[in-house]
Amino acid sequence: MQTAENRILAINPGSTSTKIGVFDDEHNIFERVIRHDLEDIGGFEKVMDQYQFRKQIILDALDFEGINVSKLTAVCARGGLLRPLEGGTYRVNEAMLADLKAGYNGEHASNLGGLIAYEIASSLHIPAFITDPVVVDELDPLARLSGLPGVERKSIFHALNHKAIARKAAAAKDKIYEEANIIVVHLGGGITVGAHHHGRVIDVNNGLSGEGPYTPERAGTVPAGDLIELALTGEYTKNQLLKMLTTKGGFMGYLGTNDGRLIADRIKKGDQEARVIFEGMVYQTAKEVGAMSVVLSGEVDAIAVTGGLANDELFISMLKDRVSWIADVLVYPGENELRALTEGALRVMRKEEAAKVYVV
Ligand SMILES: Nc1ncnc2c1ncn2[C@@H]1O[C@H](COP(=O)(O)OP(=O)(O)O)[C@@H](O)[C@H]1O
Ligand SMILES: CCCC(=O)OP(=O)(O)O
Repeated sequence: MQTAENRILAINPGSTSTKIGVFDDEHNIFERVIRHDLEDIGGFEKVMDQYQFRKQIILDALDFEGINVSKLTAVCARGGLLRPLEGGTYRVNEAMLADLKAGYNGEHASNLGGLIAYEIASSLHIPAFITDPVVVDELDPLARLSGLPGVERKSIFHALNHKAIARKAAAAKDKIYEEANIIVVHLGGGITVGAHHHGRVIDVNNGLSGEGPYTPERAGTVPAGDLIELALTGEYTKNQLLKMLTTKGGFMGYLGTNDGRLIADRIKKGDQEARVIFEGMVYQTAKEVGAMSVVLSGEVDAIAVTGGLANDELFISMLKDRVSWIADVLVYPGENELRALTEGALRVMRKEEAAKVYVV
């Protein structure tokens, strides 16, 4: 058997999970999804406080599987809330580490990706990369306007998986990505709905704090005036308010769990409250799809639905009922992020492209 030139460790810290994979070149030799419930991570005040916990579960999983980390040639992670940048693979550098630690654009588990990748890679004297981080920014100028001078809309979304899935959906419609119009719906811990126009994500809801549908743990768009009233009661710190929007909204806020599988079980057992909240999430997601169809002037080749909740048949059938008049709905459950990360690292390791440099 031919030996691999590269062994890549791919790390994807999500809000409700940590996913890791090891690839010998393109061949996946190990993959694990570690799901986090409230007991695991609810006690951490800040996302950055989860650093040791998340790093250790990765190292333990590799150890348990008997993966020889000394054979790794690079580590690649889903990167975090950096400054807005163009897509591609970036080598983790000092400037990036500083912005990830500070949470330059906010707090999210993906901030841990570059940091953990860097620590593991440095101990092995190999490079650490991030690919297509959540701040890839291709917004059209019109999409940046919020309506309030001084407040600009931001591009914060599941860029890595959006791009991979949009390419697949375009191919399924016999088009190349750069010539297709695709609406991608990523149903993760956050939900992002993006308008992909000829290879660029020209509009997308900010998936972190305050735009779009509510999600397994995020509030999505909240009436602004009421939010100001709440913030000014003096009952909450800034950090508590941000946590409310990012981890205590949606399923978590209404039903006490961010686990879509538990809610699906409750619905099957006849829990009416769970059904209404679930349907509300579908309703808001469908509204966002409608908005993006207008962004694309109604010329939509396909609606591609992906992420963990895309495994849920009820969610998909309710969503199809509301949006399939716009375009065909193609479903890609889960996500392809570990492979996409690996491919990003391989392109650089093989010198097919140069690693981009993060500058501030
Ligand atoms: N098979 C499934 N059926 C229903 N819900 C699921 C399934 N798998 C994952 N989910 C739910 O989908 C949501 C997002 O999961 P995932 O995409 O893995 O999130 P993240 O990567 O953001 O941590 C979670 O609420 C999770 O419980
Ligand atoms: C911050 C945007 C990406 C996102 O929401 O990721 P998760 O679904 O993993 O939280």
